[in-house]
Amino acid sequence: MIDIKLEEHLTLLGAIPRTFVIALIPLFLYMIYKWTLATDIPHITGLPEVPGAIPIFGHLLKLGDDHATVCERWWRQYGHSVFQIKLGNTRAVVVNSFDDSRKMLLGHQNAVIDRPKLYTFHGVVSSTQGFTIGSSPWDESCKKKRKAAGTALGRPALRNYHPMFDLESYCIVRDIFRDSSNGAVELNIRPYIQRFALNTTLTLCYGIRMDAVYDDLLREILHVGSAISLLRSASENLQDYIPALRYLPNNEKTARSKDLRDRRDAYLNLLLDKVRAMIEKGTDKPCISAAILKDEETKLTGVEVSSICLSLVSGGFETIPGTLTSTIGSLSTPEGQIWQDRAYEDIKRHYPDIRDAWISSIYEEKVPYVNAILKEAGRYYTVSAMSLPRKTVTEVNWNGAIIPPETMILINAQAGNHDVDHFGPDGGKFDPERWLKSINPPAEREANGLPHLSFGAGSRNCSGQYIASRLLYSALIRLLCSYKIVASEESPPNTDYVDYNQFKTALVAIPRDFKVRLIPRDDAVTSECLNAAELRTKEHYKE
Ligand code: HEM
Repeated sequence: MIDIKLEEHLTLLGAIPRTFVIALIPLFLYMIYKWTLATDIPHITGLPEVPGAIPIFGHLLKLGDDHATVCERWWRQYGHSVFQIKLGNTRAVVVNSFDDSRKMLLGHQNAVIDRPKLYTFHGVVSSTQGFTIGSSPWDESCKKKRKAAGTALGRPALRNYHPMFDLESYCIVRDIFRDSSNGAVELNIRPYIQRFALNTTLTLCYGIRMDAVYDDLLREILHVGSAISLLRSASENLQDYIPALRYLPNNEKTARSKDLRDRRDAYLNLLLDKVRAMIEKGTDKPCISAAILKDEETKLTGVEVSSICLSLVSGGFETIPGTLTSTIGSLSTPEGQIWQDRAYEDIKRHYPDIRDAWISSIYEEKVPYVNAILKEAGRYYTVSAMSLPRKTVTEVNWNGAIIPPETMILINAQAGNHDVDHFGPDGGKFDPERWLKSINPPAEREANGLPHLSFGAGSRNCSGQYIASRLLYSALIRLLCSYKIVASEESPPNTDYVDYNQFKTALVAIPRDFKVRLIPRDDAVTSECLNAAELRTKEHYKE
């Protein structure tokens, strides 16, 4: 009797938890489902969200390889220039139109002064040399680094670099003169411009340059730098937004990041050792790292100095070649011949003697038509299509929707730069003359605020934009003075503002390869300009 009762009792006890467990299963599954949809920042009420986010990935798979173009399409498809998306576990606000980008970057500049930290780039690649300025969160150290970079790259500093502008832009023409047999052989001009851009920042940071276009160290720096730029891309690095992927065995991404980090450390240490050796021999050139190594009134730490040098080197080595190569691509097309002729005429109008144009190009940017070409190239070929990501430090009230602190803000510079509501119906066309108020003679429109989004804007805008502008100008003037540039028939340039870029996942565009024919304008004058530049630079840099 007692045994039967006990059995009944036990069955009853066992039944309750089983029912309970069965009842909990849907709840448990629901919680897992919610967890796979969760983001660092909860849904922002009042701000449209693009439909179709899936668990774990959010919108990452829909964004594919070309985030800027997909977001631009969503803007037009759903009718909202500003919307929220989910990058795995990270909520981001994307800003597309020109006017909204300007409002976010300038109207809320104190709120969007921060940069997000990403696992692969910040945690693995940057663990030894510190973060570049462009990837540093906003703190005291970043403030000091940005200030130091601002001093080294600001307008007043440019006058110290005239000999460097002279030497590096002379070397482009010198080498294409030689390698094209003065115009007889078609050339891919990007490698010459890569050396130009890299030598400039290496000179500023280390007082070192490489003379050969295919120098081993130069190519290693360019190769590693480009590979690292890929590691900052959202589509290449799912592990930044889906943390579970970090723990997969044989994590190829982390191994590759470490390898690139080690290769970068190796050349950065080599460069610094070279500077140390030069200081010892008394042959060092004035440069940022020598000043620090000699402890000339600096309050920066060693890691901060590495970070500044890294920022300058990585700030210019892809952006300048990306912009200038594509500019030359557009100028080399049949339509571009007219722009070249008008630019050449305008150069001659300002400098009837071409030798003066060569020299003046290093210290003033006075030819309106050339300025218009470069402004248009900056806009049209938005080399950093999604700019550099920002993060809010305080709330942003966006038309009533409260974007909380710590939210990632993505400025779709490509979309804003081709916004037909701002630039007119031909916003998708390359047309330098949009920046001129008259064509005959060319006269620039008055600068009226932000011309385009390619250098960003506001509190974290590009520190290098003045030096970038002078570099682009001096190189273009010297090329236009020396050659008529004509696209190759076998390897013509791609001039589509999206498709010209062969790696849409990278942070900075890499134009597809193409070739041009360089038809000499006036051999005798070009030779004279080259000889004079060689003498000037030899005189300046003599040991
Ligand atoms: C055509 C050339 C260039 C383009 C299109 C470009 C574009 C940009 C963009 C879009 C940003 C982010 C701006 C923002 O968040 O608002 C940036 C930041 C930056 N750029 Fe450039 N850049 C160029 C050349 C250079 C050069 C030559 C240097 C240095 C020598 C440089 C150094 C920097 C630095 C240090 C930052 C980080 C600023 C910060 O986060 O505070 N850039 N650049």
